[in-house]
Amino acid sequence: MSLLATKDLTIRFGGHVAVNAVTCAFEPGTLTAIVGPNGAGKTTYFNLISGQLKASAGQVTLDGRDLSGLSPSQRTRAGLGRAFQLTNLFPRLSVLENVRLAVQAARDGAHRRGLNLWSIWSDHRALMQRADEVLNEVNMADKENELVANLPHGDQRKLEVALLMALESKVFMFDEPTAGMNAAEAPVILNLIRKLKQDPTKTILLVEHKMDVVRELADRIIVLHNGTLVADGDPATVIASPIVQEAYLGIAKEAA
Ligand SMILES: Nc1ncnc2c1ncn2[C@@H]1O[C@H](COP(=O)(O)OP(=O)(O)OP(=O)(O)O)[C@@H](O)[C@H]1O
Repeated sequence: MSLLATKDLTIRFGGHVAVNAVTCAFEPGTLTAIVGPNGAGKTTYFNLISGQLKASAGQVTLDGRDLSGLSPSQRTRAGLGRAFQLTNLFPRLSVLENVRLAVQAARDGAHRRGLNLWSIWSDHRALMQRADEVLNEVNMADKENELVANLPHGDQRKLEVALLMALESKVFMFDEPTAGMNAAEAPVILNLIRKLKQDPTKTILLVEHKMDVVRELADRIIVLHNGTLVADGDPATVIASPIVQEAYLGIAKEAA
């Protein structure tokens, strides 16, 4: 079971402390929503976890392993999957080829067993089988031969999640997953997150402003304010807590 944790995670930009000694652990089988007003540090916290930003102090660990010195791609390989970075897709390859490459990356070790033709053939079959499985899971099997560059925006985002699944990510991070999506695309991504949530081995983090989405999906909410963790608990309790009601009038109004 993989446990993602941050310990005293901090980043300063000049004199401004954007994330301030955040200590928190995220359990598999749990979707945690991270909420807070604009500028609270939510995206910066994500960037520190995924490695896009280097912490001024503190640690990020996965299963006890300190990831702090690793680059974003090394963290991806360690199991941290951040969706919608737009860097994961190969636009000139087909949907199936993209997924197959991700499955292959996840199973790298198995492909280095030497020049045994049978093992190469059976590995190839297993790869293709797993790629088909992933495409079925995200309902994209009918698009497997399409060039990624030609896919509509919503499908490209869906494919990014498929790649994280193919990479066997342990942690899925979504930063406002439906932002910029049209009315038809948003439910498709939310359905995918609902589906991921059913897997008890996956840890899901969601930064989301839309409180209806948070209320429906979150098992737990943490609240950041000025970079500090100010509330943490089950959604009903956190939404009703005085700190959220008082400090986040916008949230409190919507939640009412
Ligand atoms: N690279 C940077 N350099 C300087 N300041 C930064 C940088 N990145 C973020 N900040 C500052 O850190 C603070 C937190 O920003 P962040 O984007 O993490 O907030 P947020 O909670 O995600 O906000 P929003 O809900 O508006 O997306 C803000 O004051 C922001 O201006």
